[in-house]
Amino acid sequence: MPKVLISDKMDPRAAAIFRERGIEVDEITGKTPEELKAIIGQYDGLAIRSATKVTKEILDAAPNLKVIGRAGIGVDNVDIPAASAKGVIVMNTPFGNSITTAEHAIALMFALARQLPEANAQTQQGLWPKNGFMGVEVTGKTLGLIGAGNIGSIVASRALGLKMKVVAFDPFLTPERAVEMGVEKADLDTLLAKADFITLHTPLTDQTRNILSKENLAKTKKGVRIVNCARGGLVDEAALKEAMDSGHVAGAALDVFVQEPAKASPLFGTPNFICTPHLGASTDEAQVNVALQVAEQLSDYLLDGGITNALNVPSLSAEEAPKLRPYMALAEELGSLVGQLEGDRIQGVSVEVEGHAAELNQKPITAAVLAGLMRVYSDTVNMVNAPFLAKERGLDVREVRHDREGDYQTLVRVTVKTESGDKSVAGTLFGHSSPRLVELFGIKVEADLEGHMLYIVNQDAPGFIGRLGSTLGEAGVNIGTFHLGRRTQGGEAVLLLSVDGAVNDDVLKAICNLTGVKTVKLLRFA
Ligand SMILES: NC(=O)C1=CN([C@@H]2O[C@H](COP(=O)(O)OP(=O)(O)OC[C@H]3O[C@@H](n4cnc5c(N)ncnc54)[C@H](O)[C@@H]3O)[C@@H](O)[C@H]2O)C=CC1
Ligand SMILES: O=C(O)CCC(=O)C(=O)O
Repeated sequence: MPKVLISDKMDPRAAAIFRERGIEVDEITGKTPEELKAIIGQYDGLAIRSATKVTKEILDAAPNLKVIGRAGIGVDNVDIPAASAKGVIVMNTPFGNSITTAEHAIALMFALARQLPEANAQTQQGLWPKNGFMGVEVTGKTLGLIGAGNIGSIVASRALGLKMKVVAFDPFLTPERAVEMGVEKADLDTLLAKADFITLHTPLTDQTRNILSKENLAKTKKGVRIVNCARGGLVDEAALKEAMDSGHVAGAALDVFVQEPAKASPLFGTPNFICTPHLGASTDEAQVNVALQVAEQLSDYLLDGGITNALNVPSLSAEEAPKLRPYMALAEELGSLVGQLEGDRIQGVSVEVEGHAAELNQKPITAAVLAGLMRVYSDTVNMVNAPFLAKERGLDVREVRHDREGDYQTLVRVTVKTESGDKSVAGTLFGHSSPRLVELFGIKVEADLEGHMLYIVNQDAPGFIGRLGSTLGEAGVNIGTFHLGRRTQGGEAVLLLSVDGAVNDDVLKAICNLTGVKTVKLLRFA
């Protein structure tokens, strides 16, 4: 039974789902990194929000971990490259808290426009400061939206409902989508010059870090009000403090900080500065949404192999997973075969699908080929880390989907590029479920790839099979299955034999010494 750890505060419905689906679950929150390292080794899945930092050190201490689920959007608390290298899938829940976060941005915008927190505080102190708080309307004002993805587009729709004009900067926003959203697509400088309010809705990346830098803040309209409900680090906090002190920026609201928890900041106490402790996603509705989603997604993966909202591996729905599973087994075997036969000589890989296979999601098939191929180098390779390892090795990976009807109802072909030319293996599914090799380097051969196998290339000649049988028999090696193919009569022939157990070097040498033998290799399949 898989075991999951929930290491951040999460709606109790997440744990209930895990239990209902037959997964053992522990809810242990507030652990230090050292404490987490001490316990993480027993878990197959980890469900987190933003407090748990999944570093390389934590991953190194988690040999059984297969999947990390973030109940939320941002995954900057997970070292994704380290997770990928370890073969651990990282998933998030990209939509569950977007409305809530967009509403928080709008709430902060109103709070800035009417100075609500300070007005509230002074009123409750008994000061009745009726003349101290002159606000501004948002109607007719321009909202500058930096980042027009899920949350940004919800903020835009709410702002349009409030009769604001919306100008959006997002390099990935198409003109058609901008029209659909009812916003003006602009470059950053235009947005900075036009906006009365600016809200940020991008992830923190090398491109977005300090997107509101000292220089860019200087390009904003005097009296601008700024809301950051996305990630700390998008706004240069020191530069913001200066711009507020000088009166250039009329107000700023931050839900997120470079350093969290933000227990001290030069911005604290600045007039017209408002902040909340990363509350963007904190509503009952959002927390139920993300908890349910993360628990379902982790359970789907751990129980059925379904992959939803993964950030480091192609998605695979729980419906697709059973259809794809036999293809992935076939693909992995073909990858393993070429990997074992060609190894370091491989410079590129092409994965072709035709027939029924061409109707399926090809990405997992390709990932499985690469997993089989790269396993020659490491036992810990799986579908998640194989594409990254292949890239690291400089392998050029291509995918081809054929509409044509071939000799087989379904076929997966793996062709590797080597210095001595392209080499291709192909396989099909028998009875829709059993992987079978049908072609090996241009020679028709039918074989199930399993256990220990001997691969022999020889010159087709009478008596060879007898001599080979005797050699193996004398060495006490029992032959399980025997598959033979040849290019032409008397030409190059290929033999694939399954043998009951490993074959030692002396036996391999003895086979090598048989007349007509060109190549002998011991192969191992799962
Ligand atoms: N405060 C909170 O509690 C919460 C914060 N967030 C944060 O909000 C942010 C936005 O989330 P979503 O809208 O769901 O993400 P999303 O991925 O749907 O949208 C992000 C948008 O940013 C755009 N973008 C990327 N690089 C850019 C650049 N250099 N300049 C301008 N735009 C750029 C992308 O094209 C995309 O459209 C994320 O950082 C997320 O972590 C999300 C939920 C809660
Ligand atoms: O889980 C939370 O409270 C934070 C949510 C968040 O920042 C996100 O989903 O990106």
